[in-house]
Amino acid sequence: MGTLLDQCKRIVVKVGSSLVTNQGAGLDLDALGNWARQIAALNASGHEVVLVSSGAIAEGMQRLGWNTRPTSIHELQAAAAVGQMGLVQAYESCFRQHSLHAAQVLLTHADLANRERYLNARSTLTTLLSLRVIPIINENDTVVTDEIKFGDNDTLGALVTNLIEADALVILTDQSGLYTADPRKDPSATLVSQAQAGDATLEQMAGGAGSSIGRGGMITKILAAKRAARSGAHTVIASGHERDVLLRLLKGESIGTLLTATTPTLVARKQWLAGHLQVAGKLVLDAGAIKALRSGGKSLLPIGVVDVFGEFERGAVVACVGEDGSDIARGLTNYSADEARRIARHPSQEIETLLGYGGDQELIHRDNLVLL
Ligand SMILES: Nc1ncnc2c1ncn2[C@@H]1O[C@H](COP(=O)(O)OP(=O)(O)O)[C@@H](O)[C@H]1O
Ligand SMILES: N[C@@H](CCC(=O)OP(=O)(O)O)C(=O)O
Repeated sequence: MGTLLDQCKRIVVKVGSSLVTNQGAGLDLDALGNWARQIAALNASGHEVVLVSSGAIAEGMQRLGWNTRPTSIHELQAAAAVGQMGLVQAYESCFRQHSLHAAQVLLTHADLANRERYLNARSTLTTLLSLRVIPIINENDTVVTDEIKFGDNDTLGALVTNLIEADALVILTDQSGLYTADPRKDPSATLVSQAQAGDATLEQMAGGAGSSIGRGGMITKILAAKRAARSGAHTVIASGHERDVLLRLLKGESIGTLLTATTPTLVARKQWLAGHLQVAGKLVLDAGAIKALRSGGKSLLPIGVVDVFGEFERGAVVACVGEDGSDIARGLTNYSADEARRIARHPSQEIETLLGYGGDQELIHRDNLVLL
């Protein structure tokens, strides 16, 4: 039996900093060449592959002669800008050997959080794929600060998986997969070969980054698998040094850790809503509204909203929470924060009188709402 990956056509491959830069010693051109060869072969057999590559900061530090990772955000951004040059030059020449074009795509959190930019990023990537070009994605480190960062490329890889509705996310790292504990610290740890994405026990096994080169460690990979599963994608965590790892995985061989998605695929807009890291505001729902959303598949009406937090405009993504603060849903609001405050707790028939103009009956329509 295959591992489910033999059914996958569109995949996102994420490679970590320590792999790309030989544990920080400089770009590992052999490794890059190996992945490019495999991706080219997959491309030739009709697969669509997007590469999310880390390594800009590690490579930039190496080029600038810095032995220790700077703590200042501006120095990190400077290192990323220097290192990104090296990364894309290397990928460009590796893919050219297989007569393929590569494209650099730098994304920020804001690009995926804004509905219009999200749709633009999505169409650019799908257009590149239809042209058989290999998109190489990294976070746009130059323009991001801590509050608006993805922070790690595992998360970025998962969001890109949701964005383009990929069938699988393959995270290549410096370990053979997820172990029952960090193998750098616990030599008795054993490899987990398969589990369900989102299984909470996995989060206890996963630790932070094992070296000073990588950022997220295993925990961000486990959370990335959970996020990727929301759009129905399976995740594999495997070693980037394993011979022909991508080719073998897509033939159905079991390598590393397979984290399977069980949730049915959500429609694209709903994925976008669920994948939002930052929301523009918050609506507090009463118990009746929560029940209507959860068991009735209903829209959110103003009568069920008891409180409104934040400042937002019509069309913004807002969080819907219970009175105890629990996450219920996310959705695109039909009313601004000011309007929502005025119509909250009121029946929809009163909207026109309260606002002086008529509008949608629902505060959030069920088509624009995703339960968490
Ligand atoms: N349960 C675990 N299984 C495997 N690796 C783990 C685990 N917990 C923590 N780690 C650490 O996570 C590291 C990989 O994460 P990271 O350094 O961020 O890599 P990358 O640059 O590939 O994203 C491993 O080298 C390992 O030390
Ligand atoms: N944008 C950063 C990404 C850092 C990062 O997430 O690293 P990793 O944990 O190795 O995937 C860079 O290219 O250095």
